[in-house]
Amino acid sequence: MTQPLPGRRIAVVLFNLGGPDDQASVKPFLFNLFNDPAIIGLPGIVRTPLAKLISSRREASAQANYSLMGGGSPLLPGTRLQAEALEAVLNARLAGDEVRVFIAMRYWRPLTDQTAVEVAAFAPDEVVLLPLYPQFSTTTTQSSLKIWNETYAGSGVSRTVCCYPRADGWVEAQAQAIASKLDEAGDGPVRVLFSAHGIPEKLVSGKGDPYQEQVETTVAAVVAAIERDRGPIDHALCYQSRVGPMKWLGPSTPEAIEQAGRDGVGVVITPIAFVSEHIETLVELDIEYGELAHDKGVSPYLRAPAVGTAPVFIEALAAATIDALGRTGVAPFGLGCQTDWKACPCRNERSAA
Ligand SMILES: C=CC1=C(C)c2cc3[nH]c(cc4nc(cc5[nH]c(cc1n2)c(C)c5CCC(=O)O)C(CCC(=O)O)=C4C)c(C)c3C=C
Ligand SMILES: [Fe+2]
Ligand SMILES: [Fe+2]
Repeated sequence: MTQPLPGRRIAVVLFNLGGPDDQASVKPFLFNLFNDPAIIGLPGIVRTPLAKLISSRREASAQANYSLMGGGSPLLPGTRLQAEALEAVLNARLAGDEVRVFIAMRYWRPLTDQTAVEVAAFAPDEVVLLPLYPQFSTTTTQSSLKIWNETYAGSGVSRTVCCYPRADGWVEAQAQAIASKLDEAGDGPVRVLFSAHGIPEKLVSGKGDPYQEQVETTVAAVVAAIERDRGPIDHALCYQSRVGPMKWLGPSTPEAIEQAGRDGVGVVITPIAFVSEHIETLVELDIEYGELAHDKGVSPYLRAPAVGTAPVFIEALAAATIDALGRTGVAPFGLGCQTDWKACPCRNERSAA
């Protein structure tokens, strides 16, 4: 009689930025962020003192913003809910295997090196690296994967999901969230503003960072999904959260809100590069830009929620994981993104369509 094959031990590692859990951790979190060469591309001898200076200078204003959300960032609790939902779906789909979903944050706890030790202790046969950034950027996905590769010393064949700018469930979750806000907005003229976290323009023009291109891919796919059901919509892409003196991608979200005021249209704004709620949605989009919209006479001003644990989005993450597990040998998809992401299939997806 043949024995049943023992199930695989599969570790899925979710990557995100991390956020301070209380007021005391705001400054060290900011220091970690500005000390990342992917964020400030200067040699350590200059970058580290600069990171100390910037984190000291930003501490009080950042603490005030985090105190509007109860003192710390809701990013980790939100990510835990996503991890639990994904683990349940994957264990149901991959019956016989044991799937554990871990969280690795880049700038605050649970930090990536700590998670790497926990994943190693799980002794996986397979490891799937799954960034919670739908669009690849050197500042986010590449930075997280670099630390992971430097610190993970455990078992298992590793595969990477580099990005999923137009994955079905991700696009569908966005389209559903926006459509329900458009219903709430009523019959007056309304513009959908897709607001993505900005990055310095130089990263795109100089380093060829694919983030802007992938954000545009997401926007085009979400617009197509909404228009399929409702007909043409007025929409624009803009970039929020500018930091520092450099030129960032534009137009900025405040500029786009002011333009909506001049054009006499209401706004449904949606975070198009975030998958969960945190300071950039709850404070920047809701409070700061909400006040700006009010001042500029933009009414209504409605914000679509981040996709969070929307079942279609969790399905998209599960599908990406299962797809990655099905790749054999050295997966060109993931490895391409870690070493030469310009050659990655995700970049060719759009031109192939
Ligand atoms: C798509 C995701 C993100 C990109 C791209 C990104 C680039 C980027 N960010 C900064 C500086 C800051 N980001 C901050 C918070 C923050 N950023 C992201 C995501 C992306 N960042 C998230 C999810 C968060 C929220 C974390 C949380 O607290 O929950 C902050 C801290 C807040 C503040 O002081 O404004 C800074 C600073 C740069 C410089 C950059 C690209 C170069
Ligand atoms: Fe950021
Ligand atoms: Fe890729």
